[in-house]
Amino acid sequence: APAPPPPAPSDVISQQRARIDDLDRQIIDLLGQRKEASEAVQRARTSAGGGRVDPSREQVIIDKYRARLGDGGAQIAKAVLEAFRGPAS
Ligand SMILES: O=C(O)C(=O)C[C@]1(C(=O)O)C=C[C@@H](O)C=C1
Repeated sequence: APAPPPPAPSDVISQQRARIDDLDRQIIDLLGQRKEASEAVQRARTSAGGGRVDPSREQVIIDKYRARLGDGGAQIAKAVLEAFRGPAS
């Protein structure tokens, strides 16, 4: 049987954009949850006399993102960590 015709580019674009919108909604929700957890750890550590930042923990996280997503993943991890870090203390 002949191969079915490929989908029209305009259909690919609208379908994949709908998928991207759904994924972004989930990512934003997960980042909100991650922010809460990160702030709770930072509060606990600073209230116990520690600092805001734990460089060795950050490196483990950055390496995980890089293993799955390459250098772009490492950039994302660094951006997330910096964005959710509280003010320097
Ligand atoms: O795991 C910690 O110790 C945290 O404070 C959380 C977190 C993070 O957002 O993942 C934030 C700041 C630290 O530098 C390391 C990691």
